[in-house]
Amino acid sequence: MNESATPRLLVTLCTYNEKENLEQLIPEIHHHLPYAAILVIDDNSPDGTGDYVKSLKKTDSRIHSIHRSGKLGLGTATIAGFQYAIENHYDLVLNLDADFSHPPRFMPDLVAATEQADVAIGSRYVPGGKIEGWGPKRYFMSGAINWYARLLLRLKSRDCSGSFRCYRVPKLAEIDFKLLRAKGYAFQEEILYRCRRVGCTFQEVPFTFEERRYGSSKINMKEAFSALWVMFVLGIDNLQGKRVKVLPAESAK
Ligand SMILES: Nc1nc2c(ncn2[C@@H]2O[C@H](COP(=O)(O)OP(=O)(O)O[C@H]3O[C@H](CO)[C@@H](O)[C@H](O)[C@@H]3O)[C@@H](O)[C@H]2O)c(=O)[nH]1
Repeated sequence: MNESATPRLLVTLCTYNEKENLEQLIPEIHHHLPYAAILVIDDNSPDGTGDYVKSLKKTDSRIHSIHRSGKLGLGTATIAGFQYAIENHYDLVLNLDADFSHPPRFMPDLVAATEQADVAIGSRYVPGGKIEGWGPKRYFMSGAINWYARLLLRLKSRDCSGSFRCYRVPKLAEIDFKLLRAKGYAFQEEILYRCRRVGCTFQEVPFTFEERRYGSSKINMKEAFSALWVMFVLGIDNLQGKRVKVLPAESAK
């Protein structure tokens, strides 16, 4: 990345039924990062999110979109965004949920952190980070998933399961995406694991996670169990030291 110039930044939003959120979210992203391009990866949302984005593109040259045929999973949608960033030579790609759980006001902090590290992780679990609007069950589930991911994949980050992150694109380009096993929600943990394997450095940046404004979460029991299984298989891979030698750099804190 050219350190002195403004980086070429792509903000990615994976969407499935997020039209109501996008109507407010896109102007907020423009407000906080006016120089960033925005890529929406929509999976033929029944609520018309895809058509809404197509209409925005007619008058806003900063907006781009990928329209897939049906709900193909959060992991593969995020990879489609990464591939777009690589093919179009962006310096940074910043992903956030399209429902305001990752408030756009924290995006500049993530971008700034990539001056010190290859991956800036929006974190609910470092000092200064917090969660608003969760009951005890969701706290427990998130804590358990993070404990499980850290144990099996030997990840050092406190927050391994959120998708609010900014990556240096040239480092992402070193990852062989064909190796990825997670199609859905375990993607967040697996991509950290793959980043570590190509020698990425990491920095956690505190933010306040807020409950989504409109609509509902798309996770279900099948997706949750599939995520646990994928991490278990990756943990076995890790133990066996398969595929690529693990490089030592884990944290640039
Ligand atoms: N294109 C596409 N987008 C999807 C899909 N599934 C979910 N999304 C989008 O991905 C974002 C997150 O999905 P949610 O369903 O709202 O996630 P959540 O349950 O609130 O999960 C949160 O925690 C997870 C684990 O901690 C995180 O992985 C996730 O990013 C989010 O922070 C939303 O913008 C949603 O529209 C899909 O199959 N395809």
